[in-house]
Amino acid sequence: AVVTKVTDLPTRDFDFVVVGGGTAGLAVANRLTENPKYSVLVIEAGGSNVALFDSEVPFFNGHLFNTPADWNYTTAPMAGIEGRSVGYPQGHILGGTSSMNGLAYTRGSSDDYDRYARLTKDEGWSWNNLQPYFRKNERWTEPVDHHNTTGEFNPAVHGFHGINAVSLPGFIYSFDRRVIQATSELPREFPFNLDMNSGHHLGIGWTPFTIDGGVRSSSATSYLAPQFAKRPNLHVLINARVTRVVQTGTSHGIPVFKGVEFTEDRTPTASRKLLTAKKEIILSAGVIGTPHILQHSGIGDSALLSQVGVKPLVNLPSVGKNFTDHPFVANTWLVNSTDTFETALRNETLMEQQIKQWNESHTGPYAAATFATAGWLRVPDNSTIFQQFEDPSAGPNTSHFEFIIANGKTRLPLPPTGNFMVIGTVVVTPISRGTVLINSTNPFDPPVINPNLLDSDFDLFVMREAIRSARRFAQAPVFSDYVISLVDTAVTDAELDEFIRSTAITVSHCVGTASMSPKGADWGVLDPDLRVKKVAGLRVVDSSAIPVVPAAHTQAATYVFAERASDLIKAAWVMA
Ligand SMILES: Cc1cc2nc3c(=O)[nH]c(=O)nc-3n(C[C@H](O)[C@H](O)[C@H](O)COP(=O)(O)OP(=O)(O)OC[C@H]3O[C@@H](n4cnc5c(N)ncnc54)[C@H](O)[C@@H]3O)c2cc1C
Repeated sequence: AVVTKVTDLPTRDFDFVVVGGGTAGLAVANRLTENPKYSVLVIEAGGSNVALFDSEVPFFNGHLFNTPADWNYTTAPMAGIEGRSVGYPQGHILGGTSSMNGLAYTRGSSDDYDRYARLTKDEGWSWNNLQPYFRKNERWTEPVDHHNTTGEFNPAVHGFHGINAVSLPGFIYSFDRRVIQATSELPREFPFNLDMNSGHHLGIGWTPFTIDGGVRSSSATSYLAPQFAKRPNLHVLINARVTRVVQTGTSHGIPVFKGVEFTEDRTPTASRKLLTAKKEIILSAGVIGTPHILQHSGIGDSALLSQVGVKPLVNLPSVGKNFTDHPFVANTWLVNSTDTFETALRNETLMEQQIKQWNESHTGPYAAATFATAGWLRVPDNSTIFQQFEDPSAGPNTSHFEFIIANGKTRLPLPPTGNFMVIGTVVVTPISRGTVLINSTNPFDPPVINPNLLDSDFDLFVMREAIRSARRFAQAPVFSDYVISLVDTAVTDAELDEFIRSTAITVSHCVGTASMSPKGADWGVLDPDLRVKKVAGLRVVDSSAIPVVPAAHTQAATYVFAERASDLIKAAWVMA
């Protein structure tokens, strides 16, 4: 059951305590409690997702930013984007970021996962070996408009019996059909891809989304659906914030961390409570929360922790490093259609009608996310940049950049007039790396978050080429009677660099702050079975464990990591 006070928990004895009821945390809690002998407590800082309109309505996915459902982080100033700080949303709600993200469900390329296997020396992380876990996560579902999806995906590569609903867009604009037509007009540079989740993601095609009958499918609505939440061995405490994990002993000379310190009161002076897990603590607090908790617990770069005033207990210099994210630039064209997002967003009466439609039947424009098609593309192999940088993509079938192709603007405030087409260009194999580091002894202070976007000239080069590629795409014949003009004026390298650096933001596909590495490696934070190195009783299962960002939006990879992690944990305790 989900409870809001620790006094409402029927017991204090749990085999596993999961810190963070987010994307990965609820998946692990679900899978572990499939075994009625294991009891699990999830501790989540945020509140309930239930009946939260802005979480449920797919089109309103940005509406939870800067609300109590968001941690409301801001980044440090980043040199690569002219010293700007940008907002850094992260879910502070049951379901975590899956309760407020953009809902796109993209796996990345098979190369991405094969690289995880190579990098960790654990074949279990390879694309082929993870296939059962992709299928355990995914429950492929009809879109809510019941349109004929033949030719829009390949059923052979999907899971139909998993837990988390995934569907093609349930509301399609004529613009989206133009995008697909452009792929047949310019097939050399922009081939149609029947299914971007097949492992071969290059090309342009329909994007799947975590939407179930016109309503968001999050880890909270799926892995914590009522039939699971009522399991007598699954307990979820919300509105409780974990401040540290605590050493409870030593085993064979190794510190054991099975204690978890938390508070139900958000004031810094609040009294702290302590619980001890019988088997393991699983940190699933996300790419910011996990390194934040580890460092406050004395697990991190000892020199840095001493400087800050936190007593170092375990020296793991990689904690909070290797922070990797995808930079995003919006490219805008004025179009001669009124059938774009701006029309309803500027017209209260129309918007009310569309909301009414969604309320009554979960159909209409708000039943779909804010884009329907995407592209995954590479810069040419003979690009001069490869004389300076080794190709950071996971392999020749992996994109360097993405197009997020949208039927207009959704970010408010809108310009007063005009209808638009927007292609978001995203560098999906960035070389830049940032950090998430604490700078105070108070666990209520946010860490210093620096994704270090566009630090590397490689990333800047790819972004320039992505923008030029998007402009070539917009010249497909199908857009000739549609596009009026390109709004952005930058042309030369220098002008584009200025445009990029002054407008780039994050698309929040961040990973890597508690990265896996091979067993025995002198870098990384986790062994390939996701146990924290140099300690016992503690694992990390969330996006922070992913060592290299996939060329994809990151929720599918996060779910798949959680699915496999659950089996690894079960196997460890069956053997024990
Ligand atoms: C705005 C935005 C849009 C995105 N859009 C997409 C998209 O369209 N498609 C996609 O694939 N990916 C998208 N992503 C990325 C994707 O959602 C994340 O990669 C994924 O959800 C991360 O899962 P996680 O389990 O690592 O962390 P989370 O889901 O964030 O879970 C962490 C949980 O831990 C809790 N927590 C943290 N600290 C503590 C603490 N001290 N005590 C207790 N609880 C704590 C948090 O409140 C949260 O519930 C988006 C991300 C953002 C921010």
